Amino acid sequence: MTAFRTDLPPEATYPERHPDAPEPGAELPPHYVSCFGCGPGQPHGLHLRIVAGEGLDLSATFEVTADHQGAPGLAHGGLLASAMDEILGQLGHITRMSCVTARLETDFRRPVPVGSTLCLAARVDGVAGRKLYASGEGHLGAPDGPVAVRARALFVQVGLEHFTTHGRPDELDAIRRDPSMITHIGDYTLNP
Ligand SMILES: CCCCCCCCCCCCCCCC(=O)SCCNC(=O)CCNC(=O)[C@H](O)C(C)(C)COP(=O)(O)OP(=O)(O)OC[C@H]1O[C@@H](n2cnc3c(N)ncnc32)[C@H](O)[C@@H]1OP(=O)(O)O
Repeated sequence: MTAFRTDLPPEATYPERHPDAPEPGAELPPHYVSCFGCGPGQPHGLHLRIVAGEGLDLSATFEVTADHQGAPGLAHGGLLASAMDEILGQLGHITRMSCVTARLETDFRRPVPVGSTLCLAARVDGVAGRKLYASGEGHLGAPDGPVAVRARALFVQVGLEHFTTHGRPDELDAIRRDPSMITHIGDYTLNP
């Protein structure tokens, strides 16, 4: 049997919902104003609005427009993967882990027409040290609609230095001038 690199390792545990996690039903703040997935200041972005669930889970809706096409009238698979990456990555808000995607596996089960609403759901499957395992689906038309896309992912927790070391100076300087451009996840502060 094939072992996938996003399979939960035996040492994984199921974490508690963090006391500082957003309240169930609350919309998550965008983690960065210019993020392609969630940033309100990103004109080319997906503008996902992500809502916290009761447990270690999130939901969102993705309105598929003509800007998201691959084939005529159909969503581009890479954009659907991006939407899944975003909602899965935002699970760090619930566990208060600042994570980046190490691996993302995506199954495309049905074509997604332009004009559809894709109802996204994501959940934490387990945590092992710095590694957070997550999975999710995109349902066509309604939260219980047919599954069009499934994803599993491994995120790795990183510190602030990941962003300050690798990010382009122009954007980092803009954040230093206006720290409200990012929402902190976890306990790091922006004072490099
Ligand atoms: C100025 C401030 C702004 C702040 C703003 C806030 C932002 C807060 C984010 C919000 C959410 C964003 C939502 C979108 C999420 C993205 O899209 S993030 C962007 C895409 N991802 C990236 O750019 C990550 C690029 N990769 C890397 O930087 C590094 O490879 C990583 C992932 C940090 C890991 O490197 P590392 O820290 O050196 O750790 P490493 O020892 O290599 O790996 C740790 C463990 O993970 C395992 N692992 C690593 N990669 C893999 C893999 N591909 N497959 C299987 N296992 C793996 C390793 O085997 C290891 O396992 P153990 O030995 O511990 O058992």
